[in-house]
Amino acid sequence: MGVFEMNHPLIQHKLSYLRNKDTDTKIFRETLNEIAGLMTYEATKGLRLKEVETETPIMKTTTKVLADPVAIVPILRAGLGMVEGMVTFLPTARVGHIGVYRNEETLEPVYYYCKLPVDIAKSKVFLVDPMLATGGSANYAIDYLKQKGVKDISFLCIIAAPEGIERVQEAHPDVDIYAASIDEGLNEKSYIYPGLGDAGDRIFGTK
Ligand SMILES: O=P(O)(O)OC[C@H]1O[C@H](OP(=O)(O)OP(=O)(O)O)[C@H](O)[C@@H]1O
Ligand SMILES: O=c1cc[nH]c(=O)[nH]1
Ligand SMILES: [Mg+2]
Repeated sequence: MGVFEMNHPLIQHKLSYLRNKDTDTKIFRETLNEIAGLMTYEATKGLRLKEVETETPIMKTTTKVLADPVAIVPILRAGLGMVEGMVTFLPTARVGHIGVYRNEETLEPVYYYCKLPVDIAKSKVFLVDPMLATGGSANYAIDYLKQKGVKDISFLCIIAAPEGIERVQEAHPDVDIYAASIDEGLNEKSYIYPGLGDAGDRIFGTK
């Protein structure tokens, strides 16, 4: 269990586009999904395999396939911006949704929606949200999933603040955290700096 900052040159190069305030919605969306895809490759290294019998055009043999069901669960809205990139590498993954937003005054997570795959408790779950700031939203979603019986959760984000990492690790030491960058901290409005601004607004063009 731990925290993994993904320093791969391709991820860092693409992250530079996300941070740039002049990057338009189209490029922002595309780049976010590309980074999510690259992160998926790395974050799935530990998935368990099982052997199955397969017949090639030449002979019978054994091959390896994923042993456990996999689910991707974006935290709405911004987490949606990572899903397409992830299913490119996990085409059989089911996708659940948890709707949680951060009250901008109290900074408390506000729950508004959830729909999860029926076999979620047996699944390896990749919980995804581009931003881990105070950690309130991530902790809420992890608590929620654990209440539904989920045992194996990894959290994937693009940018994490040290404060958020600490809070999630304290509450959920069993959850691995993967981030493209661990930034410097939170500003007076609890936005991550240098960060990339409000991820949801940048993905959906709402500001
Ligand atoms: O770690 P926290 O302090 O909880 O902040 C992070 C949360 O804030 C953002 O969502 P937001 O509330 O802006 O909702 P949105 O995705 O609908 O824009 C972000 O996408 C995270 O979910
Ligand atoms: O920097 C931040 C903090 C919370 N939510 C965002 O979208 N960005
Ligand atoms: Mg937002």
